[in-house]
Amino acid sequence: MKCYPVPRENLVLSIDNLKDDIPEEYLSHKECYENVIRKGSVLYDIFSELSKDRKHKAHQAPSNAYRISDGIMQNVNPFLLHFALFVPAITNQATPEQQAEFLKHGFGIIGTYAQTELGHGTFLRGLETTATLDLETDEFVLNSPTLTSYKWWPGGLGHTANHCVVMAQLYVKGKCHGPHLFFVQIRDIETHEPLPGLKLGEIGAKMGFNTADNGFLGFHNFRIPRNNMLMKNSQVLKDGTYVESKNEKLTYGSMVFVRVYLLSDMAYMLARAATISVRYSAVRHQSHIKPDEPEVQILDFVIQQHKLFISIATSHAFKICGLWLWQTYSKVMEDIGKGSMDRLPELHALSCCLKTTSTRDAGWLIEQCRLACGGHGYLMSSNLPSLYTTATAAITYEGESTVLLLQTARYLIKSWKRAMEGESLPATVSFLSEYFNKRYNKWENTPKGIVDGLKLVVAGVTKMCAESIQKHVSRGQQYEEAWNSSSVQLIKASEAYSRALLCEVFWFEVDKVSSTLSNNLAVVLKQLAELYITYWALEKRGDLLVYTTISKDDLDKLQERYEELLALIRPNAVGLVDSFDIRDEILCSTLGAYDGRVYERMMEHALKSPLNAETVNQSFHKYMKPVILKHKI
Ligand SMILES: CCCCCCCCCCCCCCCCCCCCCCC/C=C/C(=O)SCCNC(=O)CCNC(=O)[C@H](O)C(C)(C)COP(=O)(O)OP(=O)(O)OC[C@H]1O[C@@H](n2cnc3c(N)ncnc32)[C@H](O)[C@@H]1OP(=O)(O)O
Ligand SMILES: Cc1cc2nc3c(=O)[nH]c(=O)nc-3n(C[C@H](O)[C@H](O)[C@H](O)COP(=O)(O)OP(=O)(O)OC[C@H]3O[C@@H](n4cnc5c(N)ncnc54)[C@H](O)[C@@H]3O)c2cc1C
Repeated sequence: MKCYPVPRENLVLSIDNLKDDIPEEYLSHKECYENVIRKGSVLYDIFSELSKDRKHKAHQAPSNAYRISDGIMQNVNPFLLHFALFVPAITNQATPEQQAEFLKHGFGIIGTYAQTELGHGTFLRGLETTATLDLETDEFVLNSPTLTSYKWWPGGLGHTANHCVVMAQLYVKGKCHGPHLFFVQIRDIETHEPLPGLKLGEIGAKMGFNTADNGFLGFHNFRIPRNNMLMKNSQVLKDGTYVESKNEKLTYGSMVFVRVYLLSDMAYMLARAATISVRYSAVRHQSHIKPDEPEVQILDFVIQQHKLFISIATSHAFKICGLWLWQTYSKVMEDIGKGSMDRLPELHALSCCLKTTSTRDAGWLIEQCRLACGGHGYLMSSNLPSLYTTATAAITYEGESTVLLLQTARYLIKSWKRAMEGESLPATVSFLSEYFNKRYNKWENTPKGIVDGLKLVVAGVTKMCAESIQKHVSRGQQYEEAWNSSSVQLIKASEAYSRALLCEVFWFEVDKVSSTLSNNLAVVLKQLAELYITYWALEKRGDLLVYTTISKDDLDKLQERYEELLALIRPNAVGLVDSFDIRDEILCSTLGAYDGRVYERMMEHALKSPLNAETVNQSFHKYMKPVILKHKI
């Protein structure tokens, strides 16, 4: 995949016209968009220049370059889909010749990824946009036959992108071959006007993501060359012959890429929320612990540590697991390039459950960070509300969480059946065979013991799901109905699997590298990993009591160890968030700035409110005064 250079933060942050005189929250919807395009265009120019002198390397973990834009935009960058999905879709799904053709203008075009429709987001086989081959003219004719077939949601589609990759049902000689991807120009490069036969616009204000320019797109007999179908995996020849893909799900590959990446993205979201809330908790003094002593830093309340330190640990867990998952992704992509698709189902299952858990956890943990800052966390200037609305969008986009967990459950049930038949399983699910062969020992109150216990929960719940499905089938339900009847437990199995994976990878990756770290760093990282695992053992104590030999006494000891870890981490808490190394200009928070001048920054920001430009707002004389005087007694 393409690699984009990471411009030095100093370079980007030194550009004056990237700074905002008026905070974004005081701009109108339209001004917000225009402002973010102004800043995004400067960034786009910088990336264009930097990319000219760089060789592109394959499968390198995506740079965090766009995170600088997070700070500059303080919201979502409408150019992001160009980098996150449009270019990766072309490099993953087009032939080398097509890539050279479609990307020949480099940064001269701006694209998005138009898959979701007004009527369908999850069920891709139900998408209604059609691409019908016209043999005579060697073209595809794109149509949106119904209102529900309009593309709806793609980022940058409303007013920013001039090209897109479109997912449409392929029709050749009257036969439908299912969803395929097409390279489509949608606006004139010079005038930016929508091309004839298209209806384009933005979908309106949202809970967040309000600078992402999510849009709608309708086709009316819109023609593109036959060669504009991305033909790496399947082809349509000039004579109308359709050549099938070796695996029709390769078409969905771009989604896997973003799902894999989101783990790292959520690590970064959480690092920001933790930085803001821990620093603020070190500055804020409120109430007493000992009645005869001064008010304490709220970070000295153990319950505040319980609320916040899990976010520090989780950010590291997602970062480390994100790198592990990226390595798996790169290896599987390499195998696919050599013609082997054996590990694609495993990668799909891993990316589905880990994307879901990381985005859900980021959501509730950022909210927990906000709440831990009291009223000031509720200010837009804290940046915690924006972090929350941006992070929680990821629970839905790139595959809604319920749907993706069911995909992982599908893989767990298949693996369970293979274990029952004595087949060998990939390492990520081999514990199912071990469970089946009853190789698990007595509970141990150690990180490894906890990981083994969490795996036992996965195996136990998966077994229960398999038995539930079998029970419904034996009562006369079709398999799909029995699956639906068992879906509450199937979701539980996937959630348990994802948690066990995160705990296992976090602990063992830290353990693996600890010998290469300075003693102090190794100690602190292990404390964070142990805190994470112990936190989740206590959260999942019910399941552990059902599926393992853990005792009440073991749980009491775990609770004691957990509280010890909070105390051990407390002295390093501020140092740990400082080590995320997020500059104030990118953190964008009055509560989390490095210098701790919280109250001065809050007041400076408040005075920027347009309402404070005058002491008496005109509405007093216009509306209030007449009423007050009329009813004055
Ligand atoms: C200004 C300049 C500066 C800018 C900055 C510069 C940047 C520089 C660098 C940047 C790098 C960027 C890196 C990335 C950044 C990421 C940040 C995030 C930003 C994102 C913003 C929002 C974007 C959002 C996009 C979208 O939402 S796209 C639309 C997403 N939609 C979905 O996910 C749809 C979900 N539905 C499905 O996946 C499927 O339909 C289904 C799986 C749910 C059901 O499908 P189906 O019914 O067909 O399948 P079955 O259930 O029957 O299963 C059949 C078998 O198919 C297998 N399967 C299914 N899916 C897949 C798959 N994806 N891969 C492999 N296999 C798959 C199943 O496993 C079944 O197999 P089996 O039969 O063997 O069991
Ligand atoms: C901020 C944001 C940005 C986006 N950007 C893009 C983009 O750039 N490009 C793009 O193409 N799309 C984009 N999307 C769309 C996104 O991919 C879809 O919203 C997502 O795939 C869910 O589809 P849907 O909204 O149609 O929900 P539906 O598929 O209608 O699902 C609604 C609910 O029904 C339930 N459900 C659905 N199917 C099942 C099932 N099989 N089993 C059990 N329950 C089920 C789930 O609870 C689900 O939440 C974006 C969305 C958001 C919010």
